[in-house]
Amino acid sequence: MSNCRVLSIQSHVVSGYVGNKSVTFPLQLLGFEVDAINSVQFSNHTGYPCFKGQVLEAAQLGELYEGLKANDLNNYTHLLTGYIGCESFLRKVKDVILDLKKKNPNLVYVCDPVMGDNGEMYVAKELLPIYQQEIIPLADVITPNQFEAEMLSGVTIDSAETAKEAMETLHKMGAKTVIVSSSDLGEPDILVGFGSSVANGNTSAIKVEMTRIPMYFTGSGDLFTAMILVWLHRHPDNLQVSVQYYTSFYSLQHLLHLVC
Ligand SMILES: Nc1ncnc2c1ncn2[C@@H]1O[C@H](COP(=O)(O)OP(=O)(O)O)[C@@H](O)[C@H]1O
Ligand code: PXP
Repeated sequence: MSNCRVLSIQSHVVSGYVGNKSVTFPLQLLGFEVDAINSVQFSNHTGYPCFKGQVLEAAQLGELYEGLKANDLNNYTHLLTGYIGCESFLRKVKDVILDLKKKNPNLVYVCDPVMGDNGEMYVAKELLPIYQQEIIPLADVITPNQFEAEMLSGVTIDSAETAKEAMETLHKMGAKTVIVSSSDLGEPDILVGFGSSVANGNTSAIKVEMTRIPMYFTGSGDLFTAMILVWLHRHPDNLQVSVQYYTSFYSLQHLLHLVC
């Protein structure tokens, strides 16, 4: 058993598996203690024709965090954030990051800047500048998909060179490790993941090719980020093994399970 405790702040859905529903059990299976704060509570994910539910605001996050703090329960080794439903909540997440880092200077913050996919945003556009200016500068690891990496960096990713340029821009924003979970570089059967890490002034970069299943999956990015958290904890100096672990093992198992 590890002594790892994760605070996971992301969505809850009643039906299906995205956000906290998709990461809690896998993290627990891998020996991580998980405390979940739900940023929204929706009937289902936003890719359905409609969804109903509630979006938490800053005050509600503040209240939950104060409760943890008052009982000295805010002891975490990792913070994981994903889908956030509104601007005020995301600004409050910044206060939580700063407070958790004050309490544990070694806290690892893994941020999935969930905003959209395939050219479309599924959160309010006001979240973008907050990620760029306030959240990413505090992140140890970020895991945007291609669309999110392009929005955040302003660089269109259409080759390994432009992926590198986008990741360098995100490093300059403050993220120590950048992983582009998947990108479409024009090959119909292949998705390409990229990773880049800066430590002691040196940058190490990796590229992983994956066989594309001709379907669209929701929630795979959430699970991907949680597994990156685990594998970077187990292999802090080996980005390759961390990304490959998910792409070669988890992803296929998870996706085939969904398909079958
Ligand atoms: N169509 C697919 N075929 C194969 N693997 C996929 C597919 N969609 C997602 N994955 C796997 O899930 C991971 C995360 O998915 P991705 O689409 O990049 O994230 P997001 O859900 O945030 O857009 C990818 O790195 C890949 O391993
Ligand atoms: C409520 C909710 N949470 C999380 C996600 C993120 O899903 P993914 O892992 O595919 O980026 C979505 C995407 O529709 C969503 O609607």
